[in-house]
This record gives sequence, C-alpha cells and structure tokens, in this order.
Amino acid sequence: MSTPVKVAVTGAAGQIGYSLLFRIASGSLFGPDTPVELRLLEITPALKALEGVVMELDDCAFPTLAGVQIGDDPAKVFDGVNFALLVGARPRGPGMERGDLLEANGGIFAPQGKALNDVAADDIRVVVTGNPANTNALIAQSNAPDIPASRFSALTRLDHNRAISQLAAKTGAPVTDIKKMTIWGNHSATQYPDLFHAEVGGQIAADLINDQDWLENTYIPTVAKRGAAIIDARGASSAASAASATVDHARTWAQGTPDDDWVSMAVKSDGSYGVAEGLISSFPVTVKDGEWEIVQGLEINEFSRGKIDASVAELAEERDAVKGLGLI
Ligand SMILES: NC(=O)c1ccc[n+]([C@@H]2O[C@H](COP(=O)([O-])OP(=O)(O)OC[C@H]3O[C@@H](n4cnc5c(N)ncnc54)[C@H](O)[C@@H]3O)[C@@H](O)[C@H]2O)c1
Ligand SMILES: O=C(O)C[C@H](O)C(=O)O
Repeated sequence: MSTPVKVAVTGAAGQIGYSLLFRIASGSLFGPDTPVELRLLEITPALKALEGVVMELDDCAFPTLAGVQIGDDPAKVFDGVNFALLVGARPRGPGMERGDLLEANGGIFAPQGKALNDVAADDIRVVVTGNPANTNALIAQSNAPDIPASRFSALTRLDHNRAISQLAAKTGAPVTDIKKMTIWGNHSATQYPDLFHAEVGGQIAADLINDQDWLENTYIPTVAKRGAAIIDARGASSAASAASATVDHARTWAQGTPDDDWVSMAVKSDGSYGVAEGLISSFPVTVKDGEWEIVQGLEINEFSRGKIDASVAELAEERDAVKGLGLI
C-alpha cells in the first residue's frame, strides 16, 4: 500500500458528512490500493456527535482507512492535507437576508482559506460544497494567496448529475450514453444546464429532443430547482446525492476525464466565454494529471448566452457583496 492521502472534511458531523465519510473511507475516491487518512473539522458543540461517527467508521473496519483525526481548529486539522472538502457552512436561518448569509459564511471560509494557505500540503486541492458554494470558494481562495487559484473549486457536479439523469429519463437512454453535459454559472436556481452541447448516443441532445418549450419550461427549471424540490419532499436538503457528487468531483480531479467526455466544475474564470475573470463559475472542464482546463471553442447560441449571462451576473453580485464586507 502507498502513503495515505490526507483528506479533510469540514462539517463532518452533518448530513452530507454522514454519507461522504463512509464513501471516502471505503475507497471511492482513490480506489482500493490507496489508503486515506481522514481529518475531520467541526464546531466545538458538534465534536461529541462527530466522535460517534468516528466510532461507526471504526466499526466498518475499512481496509483503506489508515486513520482519523478530529478537531475544531482548522490550523491543526488541515495540517498537511492533500484534499479539503469544505462542506460545513451556515444555513440560511429565518429572517436572514442573502447578505447576512454571505457574511456568516465569510466568517467560516475566510479563516479556513487562511489555515489551508498556512498548513496544507503543496498539492492541496479544495472542493467547496457548502452553500453559497461558488462564493464561499471565492472567499477561501482569496484568503489563500500562496495556493494557486486553480486549486479551488466549487461543486456543480450534483447539478451536472441531475441534468444527466433528467435527460436520460426524457430520452430513455442509459446515463452512460450521455456525454458532454455542461452546467454553466452559479450553483443556484440561475444555473444553466446546456443541452446544445450535451450528447445522447453521439447526437446533440437539443436536436434529438427538438422541443424548445420543454427545454425552457420543464427541463431547465427541473434541474435548477431540484435542490428546493428535495428540501420540500425530505424536509432537509439533499445529502446522499450531494455526498456522491462531491466524491465524483474529487475523484475526477484526482483521476482525470475520459477522452470523449467532460464534467462541470465551478472554477476561477480566466474570462473564457465572456465570464468575468476571477469569478468562480461553472464551466465544462477536462482534467488531466490533476489539472483542469476549461473546454474551449464551444459555440454559444443566443439563448445560451442569455442564460449564462444571467447566472454570471448573480455571481458578480455575490462577489461585490463579499467585497463590500471586506471578505475578499
Ligand atoms: N453544492 C451542492 O450541490 C450542495 C448540495 C447539497 C447541500 N449543499 C450545502 O452543503 C452544506 C452542508 O449540508 P448538510 O446537509 O451536511 O448540512 P448540516 O447542517 O447537516 O451539516 C453542516 C455541518 O457543518 C458544521 N459546521 C458549521 N460551521 C462549521 C465550521 N466553521 N467548521 C466546521 N464545521 C462547521 C455544522 O456543525 C454541521 O454539523 C450546506 O451549506 C448545504 O446547503 C450543497
Ligand atoms: O441547500 C440547498 O439550497 C439545495 C442544495 O444546494 C442542493 O442543490 O440540493
């Protein structure tokens, strides 16, 4: 067996954590031959519950789990970590405005960014799942000046997976026949799942379906509002699927994309596709040797242009709000 990969998870005693930790410990991220060491961060009052989760991890006797450390100090928990999955965030409470939420999360992601900057391993890769994920990633990244900005990302893989699943249901194709799905923009209701480049069995999905009304009025809102539909049905936000998507995102980053496909990741914009430079926005990306690259040269039609611009405008507003709060 090789040297353990150190994976930090924040919010580890939460709902997503309860699914995510067991997936990572059982080898879903790096395969059966790579041991992992878990570094779990929680707020002090949640440490007792987290101890219970660690007892359950022990009880699984996972062959790939080389060790678990828990704590409430990011400077200790993040020491030497290779991957940081930032899940813990402050949910929106009653009467809380968007600005309040951004400020509360700034209080979490600014110090975590600083701690990663100071103590993480040189090859650190950061995935932000906690909402508002794109802007939380921007806050963490801005507070970690010594880590290349390309090492910070936010999760839109859940949206990507939802978009594939809804398209498979509509066309009757298996999910494995669907390639080149793209989520553009923010992980929010303004996100844009793009069927003008997605393929079903090699055919462009929008051409195959040939129904703009369905695309605009059924497909896009179903994918974009799926999180809210799950909250309505479950009384709690998506957890197992969010954990699964976080694993997919980190695994793709570690292992790469196949030659005939890409994935959606929210990463720092270099200005591609007219997305303002510096925003953490979702793009189609390929990954090779641990480095992502935005897929270039896709033609963007007028309809897609409007949708991408609307989501990017929302990201710019969030960035301006956290800038105004001095968080970036
Ligand atoms: N990007 C996505 O696709 C996606 C999908 C689903 C959920 N989410 C988001 O993921 C986040 C977590 O969801 P959940 O259902 O697990 O929530 P949860 O409330 O069950 O768990 C969150 C945990 O984070 C912990 N936490 C709070 N502040 C912390 C800090 N400073 N350091 C470490 N831990 C801290 C809390 O104690 C709690 O245990 C939420 O923000 C949710 O909206 C994102
Ligand atoms: O918590 C939410 O608002 C929804 C969550 O981000 C999801 O996409 O399931």
